Amino acid sequence: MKHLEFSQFLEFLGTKNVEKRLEMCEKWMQMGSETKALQLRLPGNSEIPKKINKRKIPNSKNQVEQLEEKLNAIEFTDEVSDRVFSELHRLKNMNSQQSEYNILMNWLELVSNLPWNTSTVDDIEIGKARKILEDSHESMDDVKQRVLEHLAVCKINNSVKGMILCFTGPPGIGKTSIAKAIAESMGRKFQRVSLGGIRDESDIRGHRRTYVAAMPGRIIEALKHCKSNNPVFLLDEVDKLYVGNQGSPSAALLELLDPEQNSTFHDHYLNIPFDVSKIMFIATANDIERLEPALKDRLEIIEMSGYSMKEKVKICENHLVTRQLSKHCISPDYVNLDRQAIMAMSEFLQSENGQPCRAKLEEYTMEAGVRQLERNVGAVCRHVALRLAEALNSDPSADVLPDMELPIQIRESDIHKILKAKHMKQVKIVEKMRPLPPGVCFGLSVTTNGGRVMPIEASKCKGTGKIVTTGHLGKVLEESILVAKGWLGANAEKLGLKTLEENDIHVHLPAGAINKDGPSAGTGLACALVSLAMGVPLRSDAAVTGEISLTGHVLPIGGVKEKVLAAQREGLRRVVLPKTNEEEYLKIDEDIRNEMDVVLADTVEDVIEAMMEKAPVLAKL
Ligand SMILES: Nc1ncnc2c1ncn2[C@@H]1O[C@H](COP(=O)(O)OP(=O)(O)OP(=O)(O)O)[C@@H](O)[C@H]1O
Repeated sequence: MKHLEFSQFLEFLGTKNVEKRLEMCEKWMQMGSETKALQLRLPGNSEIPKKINKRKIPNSKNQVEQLEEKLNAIEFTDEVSDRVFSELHRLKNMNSQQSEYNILMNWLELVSNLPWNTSTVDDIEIGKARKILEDSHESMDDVKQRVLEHLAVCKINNSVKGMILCFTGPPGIGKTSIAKAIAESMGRKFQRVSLGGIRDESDIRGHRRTYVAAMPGRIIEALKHCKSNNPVFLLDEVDKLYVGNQGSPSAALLELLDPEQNSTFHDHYLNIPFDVSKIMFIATANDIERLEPALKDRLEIIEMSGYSMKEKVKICENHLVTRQLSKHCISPDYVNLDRQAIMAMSEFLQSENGQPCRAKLEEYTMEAGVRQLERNVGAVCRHVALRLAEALNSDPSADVLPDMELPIQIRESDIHKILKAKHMKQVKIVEKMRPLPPGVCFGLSVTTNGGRVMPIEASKCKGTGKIVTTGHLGKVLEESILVAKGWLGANAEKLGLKTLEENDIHVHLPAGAINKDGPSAGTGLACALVSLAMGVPLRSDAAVTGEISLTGHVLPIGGVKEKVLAAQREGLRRVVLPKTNEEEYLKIDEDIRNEMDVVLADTVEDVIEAMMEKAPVLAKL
């Protein structure tokens, strides 16, 4: 008790009540142990601990008082209020040395920091919303129209209950940024929660307080930061939720998104209901097929597709350049990027550490969105900044730029020089494969990165009709090869074609490190085998997609727009699609439809006629 003052001893002796004496002792012992701990940390300075000690005790008292004040100011429901104030009472009667003290304190602090009654006032004005969407986003007219309809319903209804939009499409096409624009046009706060890679239910709902280092889930944590109980809440990458051995995060999301249940959302850590029904939820996903069916059922899916080169140039000129220039503090009067330069920029992608990286899917396909393009614009801005700074350095006293031709013109050749150091040019697979030998065909596929042109190669050698396949093919694709060969065998005589029965066939789909599957390569495989059997090459400016049946019917496929856009980006002119996909094809922008020569085919014979260099080739035609 060395740290006690003489007056404190006198106070102790003057207290007759034994309980009070014990309380005093307990308090002094606590002070003693804290001082000791500090002295150990600060050897040779006995003054400092005393000062810190003196300050610390009133502070910890204040903390509880402040907490109580904060909690009193919140309007809880009766049920919640009972729980919160009984816990507060428990805290007040607890010794601060008890391990539960801090746990309870943290819990009450979280409760006091949540926006129980704080919300923003909706200000939905359709004209203003349209302007915000138009100003911030180029193209995507159907998406903007759908968003405006959604806002109109919210305005009339005065509620957002049960309406959950889900934007799906390849990366970098503006899913997140359109959600931000929705928040702006509603006058609500915007909060994003990334769900990519979550495999534990507690990431959404939190851990029970009994666990060591328990924490609230991401939803409650985000609401604490947002400080409003009705934000626009972006659930990013809902297709990347996995089921781990700690429960299913998708199931937890279901409760969050269910309008019947979400007025009493239960976080395990919070353990008292929180009303999330005023929140406007928006989800994003790259691949809608990976969503759990129950979750998918709850969402209103809005498909967004990639951009054509023309759209990319427009987005770049009107948005990306301005944004990147202001980010790098460069006046727009100092730089001039021409159209050819922008087109050249969209062909570069960043390599790891400036070194050519291992073959990745993106290297074989131009990006569907504009994220890489924006990065490239950023790289050009940094180059311009360097040139401006160098010019200024040469004359430090100058407050205007010394003799320098402004604006700095950036042309296509400059882009190659600027981006060459850290970027690599994308491999245009179409250019690399030309001229096409017999047995090679351009197919089309869709990945989470958008559509891409997928070459199909077939070669033969003398043998007994064996088929070898390579290129990481899935079971469905392997079966499509058998169907195509079966159709060829059955129809060869009728169509005046040679069969491949006396040959072994090798079918390969390049980019061998990438898994490929699906039935839509059926028509492409049939074309490759016919071309191989006849020794006649297929058109090198055409690509084909469509499933085939053994009897030669062309069946519908998915991702029509993405596939047509991929063919257009790669510089192909003709695309052969199943006739049954006509409706989807007609939804593609007129600009693109006019630019492309699209053939709608009903049978395999139609497909071959459209894909062959020299028509007619089949006896029947
Ligand atoms: N149509 C457009 N007009 C203007 N800018 C656009 C457009 N589309 C995309 N962008 C810009 O491209 C960038 C990337 O967009 P965003 O982050 O919204 O992509 P995303 O679709 O959410 O991608 P991810 O799936 O990877 O999350 C943003 O800076 C965005 O503003």
